[in-house]
Amino acid sequence: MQSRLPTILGKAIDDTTRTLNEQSSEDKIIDLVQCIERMESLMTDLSGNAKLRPIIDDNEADVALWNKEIAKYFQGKDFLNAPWLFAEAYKYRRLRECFSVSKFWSDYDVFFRQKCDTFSRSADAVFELSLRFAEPFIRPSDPNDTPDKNLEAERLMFHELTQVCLWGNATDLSLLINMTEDQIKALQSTGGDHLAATEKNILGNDLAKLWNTFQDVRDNTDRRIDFVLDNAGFELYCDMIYADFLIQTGLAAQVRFHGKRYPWFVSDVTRRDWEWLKNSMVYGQLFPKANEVELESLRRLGTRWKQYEKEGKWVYEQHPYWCCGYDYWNLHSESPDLFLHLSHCDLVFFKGDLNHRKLTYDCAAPASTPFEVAIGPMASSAGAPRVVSLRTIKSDVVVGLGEEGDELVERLDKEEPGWKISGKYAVVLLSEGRPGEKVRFA
Ligand SMILES: O=P(O)(O)OC[C@@]1(O)O[C@H](CO)[C@@H](O)[C@@H]1O
Repeated sequence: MQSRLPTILGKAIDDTTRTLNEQSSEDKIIDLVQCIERMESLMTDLSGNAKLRPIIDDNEADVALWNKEIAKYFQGKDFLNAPWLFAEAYKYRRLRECFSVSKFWSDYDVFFRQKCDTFSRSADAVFELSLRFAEPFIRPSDPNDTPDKNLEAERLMFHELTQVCLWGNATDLSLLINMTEDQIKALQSTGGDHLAATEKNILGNDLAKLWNTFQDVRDNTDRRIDFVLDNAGFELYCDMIYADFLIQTGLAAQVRFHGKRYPWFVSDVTRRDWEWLKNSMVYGQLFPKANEVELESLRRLGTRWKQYEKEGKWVYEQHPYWCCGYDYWNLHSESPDLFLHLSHCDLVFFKGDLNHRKLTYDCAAPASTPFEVAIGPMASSAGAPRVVSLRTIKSDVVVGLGEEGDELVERLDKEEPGWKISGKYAVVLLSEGRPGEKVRFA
């Protein structure tokens, strides 16, 4: 906390200074200098461990939500004695404030350059996936194949792509990027040894249950699947590959993607990142070393995804609640409209570590704690949607590992110090919720 937040802010100041040096209009320059001055004063607050003050009224939709929470729970708290998760979120809100009050720079994203970079540096994995999935997925149509066999082919693909979506969240992305030719082949083989190898690192694994749930909702006409997104660039690309498969197979009729309204925890997806990715795939020149076949596969994918959006099969949303200090135990009470909205979908994927921490109240619960218990009202409230957490483990909270979970964690603590922050391990956890029940508020 003490070094991480100032380091991130320092880089944000550097980025803004770089932009400042590229400007020619005096009005814009003066306005941006003031943004930098506000960031510097935030830096002073951070390094001096100042008390958390209310957010100023900058016309953002979440001002009241933030200030209510600060007044109710964090009066007199500072950056170090407020809970880590809240203080970190608060820093991103204060950073937002530095720009939201400006005249010309209210949409400026200090992390945009970094986010674009992660995608352009992932060329191998990007093309590995695009070459494979540019062609629409069709179930094998051998006349001798029984429907069961075809469904099994789809199940294996589902299993694999859920893992692609999961491991897209790994910090170093090494599972996809640093692969040898043989490993890539293994990844391509549905149900091959490689899948088995990565799957053993999924410590709480509801993949099979998840497939059954998709079969249960298969006959619903809406078949709406939501993704509460995490990181932009490569992870978002993996999410889209997966969502594309869900649409093509009919497992989803509509996918709604929930992103952030403004720059958040460095790499989270904003609407600009969402647009950037699709447009760069279709029109961009990010990969100078790629050959024409590779580039064409990327263009085809991007074109298809843009078409989904035009047809309303994919929808991007940005509710203010995703950028507030509350966790998801409070979503039902603090954001009834969002809870109601989510209750109408068939299943919500929450991507990544931060979402997982918010789902589980960031609580030090024993690893054997069932996921449904750990997420509280998001599972137990009437009308709660089915929830899936797809998360590579990068922080302390670990739940849903089953009866042997506590011993497993004890053993890993001894044998692999740092296993909880390495991103090597993961969870795929499903809560059945209480779908279909009437949502009620106190
Ligand atoms: O959400 P992600 O991208 O998987 O992980 C984000 C992260 O780096 O930032 C969070 C907040 O500090 C941590 O929980 C986690 O380590």
